[in-house]
Amino acid sequence: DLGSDRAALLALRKAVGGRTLLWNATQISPCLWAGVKCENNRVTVLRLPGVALSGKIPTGIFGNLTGLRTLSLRLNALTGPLPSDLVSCTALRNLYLQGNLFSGEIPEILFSLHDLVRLNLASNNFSGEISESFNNLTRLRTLYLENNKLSGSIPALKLTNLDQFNVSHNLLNGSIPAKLQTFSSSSFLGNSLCGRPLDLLCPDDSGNAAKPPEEGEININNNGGHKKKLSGGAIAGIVIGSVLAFILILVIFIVLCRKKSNQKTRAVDIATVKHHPEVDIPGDKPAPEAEHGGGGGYSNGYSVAAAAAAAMVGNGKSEASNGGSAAGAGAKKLVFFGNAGARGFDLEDLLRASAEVLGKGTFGTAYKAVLEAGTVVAVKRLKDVTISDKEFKEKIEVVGAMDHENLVPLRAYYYSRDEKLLVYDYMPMGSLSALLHGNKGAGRTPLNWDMRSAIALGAARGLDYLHSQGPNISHGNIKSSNILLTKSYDARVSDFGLAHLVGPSSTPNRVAGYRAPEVTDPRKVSQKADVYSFGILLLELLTGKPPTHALLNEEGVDLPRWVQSIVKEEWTSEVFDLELLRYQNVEEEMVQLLQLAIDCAAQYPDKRPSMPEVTRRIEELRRSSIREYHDPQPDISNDADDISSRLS
Ligand SMILES: Nc1ncnc2c1ncn2[C@@H]1O[C@H](COP(=O)(O)OP(=O)(O)OP(=O)(O)O)[C@@H](O)[C@H]1O
Repeated sequence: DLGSDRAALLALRKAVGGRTLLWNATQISPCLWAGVKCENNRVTVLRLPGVALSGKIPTGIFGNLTGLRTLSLRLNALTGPLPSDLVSCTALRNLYLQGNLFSGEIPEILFSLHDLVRLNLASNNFSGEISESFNNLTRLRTLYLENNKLSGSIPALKLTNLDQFNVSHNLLNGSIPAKLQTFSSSSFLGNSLCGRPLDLLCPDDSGNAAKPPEEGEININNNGGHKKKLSGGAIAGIVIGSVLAFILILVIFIVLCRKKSNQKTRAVDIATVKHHPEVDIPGDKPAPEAEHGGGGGYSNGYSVAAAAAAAMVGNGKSEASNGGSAAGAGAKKLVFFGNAGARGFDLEDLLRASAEVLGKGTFGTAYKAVLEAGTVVAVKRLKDVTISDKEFKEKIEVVGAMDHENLVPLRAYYYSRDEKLLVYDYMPMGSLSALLHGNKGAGRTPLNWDMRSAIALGAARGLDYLHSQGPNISHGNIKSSNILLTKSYDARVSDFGLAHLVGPSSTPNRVAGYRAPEVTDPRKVSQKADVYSFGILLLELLTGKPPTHALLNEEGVDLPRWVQSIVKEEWTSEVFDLELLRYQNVEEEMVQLLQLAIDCAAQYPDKRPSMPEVTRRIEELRRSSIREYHDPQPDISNDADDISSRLS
């Protein structure tokens, strides 16, 4: 009970508190002490980072603190082995002991703490081997063991939830187990390890590398008796080979440079297609080469303009038209929507624009086109348009008439037998998909909660507007790569109406994770099916996981079922994106949005809310909170551990 918790804390202070002024013992309730948090009359959180605790923790303390879920004693000067009665803290989820002087082996008792999610023992003096028993900790997501004196090889860890791992700067050797090769090299540096992701290849298993190196041989890998050597002859071969390769590359480079300077003097309207770095993410691969609608083989140096121009030349016409509805059937014109004066460019400009591939989608390839006047537009070349000319125009007129601040406006279209182009406003910050799952490396601004909930609201309003245009109007392809962002990260829904334009051969595969269970024909969409897809999008925003995530595939479930299984086990905070757990005071909002996402992704269409209700609920949850954000905490854990109970 709380009394024995209190006594244990005082014993801890006495043993390792030194001269640190911890806690006012005249206060009866330890729950008011700094670094202590309670729930149901038990101490559940003890956080004493960097308060100059020193010495050895005796047994008889943690044996009483059995309600602990989070223990952080990082950045102190604690010594000796870990106390063995830590074994009694079976509710422990987060254990942060980094930056102390703990020594001895990592005790076996840790491996019976099955609920551990975050374990940080980095920067201590732990020695001995890394036990295979770590595999008992099946919930483990963080395992930091760097900067210790751990030796031996890394066991084959099969921890499927592990997303943070580091064993760098120890005395480890041998090969890196396959399952851990997805972590970056910085997780393994400062050891004698080999194999991916390190540059050092492991010796093969042929067994011929066991003898000690002879004179004239260089031992390139000291790996548990398996040694691979290079003879002097081999080294000479490598050196000569490298020099020859270098000369070859130099020659190719010079030839290419010459070719490029020749090209510059040619016509300006053939722009080289470049990759757009932002869209280069798994499952969302841009196509460097554009495929074309009909006939003409456009060789290298490709642009939208070239494509359109070729199609136009084929038709012997090149003209721009003004009035949207004035486009007669069969006329090969760029047709604008809305205010003609606001568009600021015409077909001629588009033809001269240089283009860059943004990505290849279900309906064709998207390009960024920079017009000579500096206007930037996104052009989509549709493929597989099987409906008739008249039907296409009718449908695209409906799309062009949509006007809302959370929709990507369709400015114009071009229609000919061989070529169908759609011209949109260009969205400079790319797609939500790229933002969430793209480059996770350094220099990336994490999407904080405020941005995510604002994006959710913007997207909801855009979709709500679409649905308000008529009971039969739906988007049909809601997913994170179709939520685009303006310069100020306002969300805009794109690609609406296209699902009705293309043939069944364009059935989007990638969309599977977003598709409602009742939608068997991807063109037969409904507003309730949109709501389902929107629910998946919300789950993606909250979990940081795309619905096609490898983990989900491995477990053979979809994103909503995965989330539900965790929520049922009262592990709600486990579902949230690590990046989000850095922000305090927003758990309540996150939980509310999670509840909404689960409601939207209900299996039966009738159970799903309508878009006006979805919008209202997001507006409310954003309004209800004090919009205040703190700096991310160094501990990634927070107290969002047990918020499942708040889910109805
Ligand atoms: N208006 C735009 N402004 C900026 N980038 C865009 C624009 N339209 C599309 N993109 C980018 O181009 C990429 C490809 O878009 P596209 O819509 O062709 O395919 P998709 O969204 O991946 O799939 P689908 O065709 O199934 O919707 C997107 O990921 C997006 O980043």
